[in-house]
Amino acid sequence: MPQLEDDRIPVTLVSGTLGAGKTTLVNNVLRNAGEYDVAVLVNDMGEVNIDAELIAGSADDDVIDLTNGCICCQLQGDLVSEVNRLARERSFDVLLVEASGISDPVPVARTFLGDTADGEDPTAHYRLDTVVSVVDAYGFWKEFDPDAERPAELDAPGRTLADVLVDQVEFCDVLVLNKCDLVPDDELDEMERVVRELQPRATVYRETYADVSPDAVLATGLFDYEEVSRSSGWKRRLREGDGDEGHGGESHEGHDHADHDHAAAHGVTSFLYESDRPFHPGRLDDYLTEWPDGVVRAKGFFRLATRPETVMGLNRAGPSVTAGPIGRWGEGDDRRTRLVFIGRDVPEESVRSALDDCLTTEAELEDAGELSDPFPSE
Ligand SMILES: Nc1nc2c(ncn2[C@@H]2O[C@H](COP(=O)(O)OP(=O)(O)OP(=O)(O)O)[C@@H](O)[C@H]2O)c(=O)[nH]1
Repeated sequence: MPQLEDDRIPVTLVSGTLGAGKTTLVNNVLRNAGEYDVAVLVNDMGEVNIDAELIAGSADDDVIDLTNGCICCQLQGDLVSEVNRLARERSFDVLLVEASGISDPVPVARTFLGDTADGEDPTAHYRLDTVVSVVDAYGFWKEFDPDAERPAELDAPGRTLADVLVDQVEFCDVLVLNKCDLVPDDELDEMERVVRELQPRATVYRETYADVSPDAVLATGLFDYEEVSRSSGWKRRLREGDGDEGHGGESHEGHDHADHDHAAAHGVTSFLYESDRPFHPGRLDDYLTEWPDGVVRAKGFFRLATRPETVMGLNRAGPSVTAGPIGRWGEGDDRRTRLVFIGRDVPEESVRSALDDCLTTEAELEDAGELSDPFPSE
């Protein structure tokens, strides 16, 4: 194990949608752990922790299971008390946490950074080291296809699988594109470009049966909260604008201007729509129900003619769309609409012209108070 100055226990958080291959990955890591003494915490939404039972060595006290809730919300307190208890009771090198399939990794990460609701702080014993997302390559496009049938019970409360999947891809250091045996290489190439566009900073491994080496996911030192939060594709695109000039300025490992061009040449789209003119609420609302094929992600801020002081937010992950007020414009804010689109073969020109058609005309703007506004109120 690399010697780090910080002698707290490194934590690897493994997330991924239902059936993506998290348990398979955890078992592989345990099997090949070699010199690492690994403790495991497994979270399952059901009453019985099936995953914990499937993990090698689960009969002994190296595997803790937390059931009947999710560690990103209901079981956050249990997560903290269990990991603290474990650290007090025995010594080990690494903690591997397998989140439930609907977990949002951000609140779990924040818990390990000491942002806990109930007193106990895990940062005395632990430091979050690596966030791993396991992505099911076979099911990937289906989550973003508005016409695909998917069982609603797989969705998280208030969030669809597409939302969960996007959160997991955007917030990770290591991305395991799993089940590659079930997907042709050219599809995998395209998928890899899209996930790299969503989170350019992640190290991507293509795997079958999540066969990663322990060194790829344990004690890597890769996690950096500030960095992962600011480096998601849509935030980068907002910062850098839509032209070429911004991309070379900030060079992240493995992703620069040339990568953008390369991705664009292979059908991966990422563009920024900007406008000074506010949207007509009715026309925009209608357009938001028409999901252009291929959009994996759309996110940003917009202006609405009926609410000049309100920042409106748009958040789309595949077919799931939310749009509503997220705050008030401040003094000196750049009050333009700025929306980022990421996907494969998104018809950029038609999206741009459809959005242009949703902008208010001069005459409509004069009587903006008369327009009906279907968006949620503040
Ligand atoms: N064909 C194929 N099957 C895989 C691969 N990886 C995992 N599986 C299978 O997919 C199923 C789900 O794998 P798990 O590791 O249990 O997935 P999980 O993410 O832990 O699932 P949940 O805990 O239910 O969310 C199992 O039957 C695995 O054997 C792979 O690369 N290819």
